[in-house]
Amino acid sequence: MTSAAVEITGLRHRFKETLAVDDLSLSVRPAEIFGLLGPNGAGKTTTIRVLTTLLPPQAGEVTVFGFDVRRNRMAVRRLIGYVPQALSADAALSGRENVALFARLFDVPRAERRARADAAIEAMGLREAADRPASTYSGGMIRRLELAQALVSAPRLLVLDEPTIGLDPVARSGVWERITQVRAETGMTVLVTTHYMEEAEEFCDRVALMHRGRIRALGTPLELIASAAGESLDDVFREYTGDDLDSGGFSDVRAARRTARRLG
Ligand SMILES: Nc1ncnc2c1ncn2[C@@H]1O[C@H](COP(=O)(O)OP(=O)(O)OP(=O)(O)O)[C@@H](O)[C@H]1O
Repeated sequence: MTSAAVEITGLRHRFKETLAVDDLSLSVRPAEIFGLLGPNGAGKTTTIRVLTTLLPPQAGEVTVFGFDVRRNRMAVRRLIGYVPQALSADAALSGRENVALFARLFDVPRAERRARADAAIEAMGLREAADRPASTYSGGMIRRLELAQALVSAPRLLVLDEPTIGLDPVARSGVWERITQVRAETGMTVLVTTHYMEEAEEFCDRVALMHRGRIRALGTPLELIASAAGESLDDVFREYTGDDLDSGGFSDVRAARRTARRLG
């Protein structure tokens, strides 16, 4: 048994000719906010899909609080709250109904559902808007609603795939404030992917820089910046990969548009 929240050893995943994840190993400690950083196509989503049991690993070992994603799929699922990049809220339902739906889906005991949904809505700052249809929410509110949905089952590990993509700076910091507050109050472990280096620098305890399926550097933002004699994580990324983070180009635009469309 390991004491890590997440332990990944030698993970490899190939889609036909694309090696999406290439011998990746990392360990996430309980109660930390761990950032998996990298440009579009680096392999972050594939790693997360394996970790959340949505994609079986082709090679390597992945455990969540000691449970193996292959052998103990249901146990792993019960420990995880997951907010994918794609929309997971229903526009026609109110915020409260959306969260209640997740409480049922995740087998929150009937007697506790109401209180847990109220607590998750409150924690995400949505009490006033809870009875309005989600179609009237701003992009930041939808993200916070999706966080409330993921939190209603009281997960030990919260997995967030690009939680602030497509949001304006104010909405982005609103989302991060809520994430850090929940972590402080509950001791929940948070694994987040992002390609916004400045957010990772400010809010993550440790980060791994991922590029073309591999981890290029891992440590606290300050350690990494010092090791690269740089001023920001952007400098670190350039130092370890020889690339600019914005080299995502077309897929970057496509990802942002995808998010913009779902909010329309
Ligand atoms: N289902 C799939 N079929 C084929 N190729 C895939 C599939 N999913 C991902 N890939 C490829 O694997 C590589 C890694 O993709 P992945 O989505 O994991 O990266 P990412 O870092 O999460 O980027 P993004 O933020 O754009 O999702 C990319 O080259 C991508 O095109």
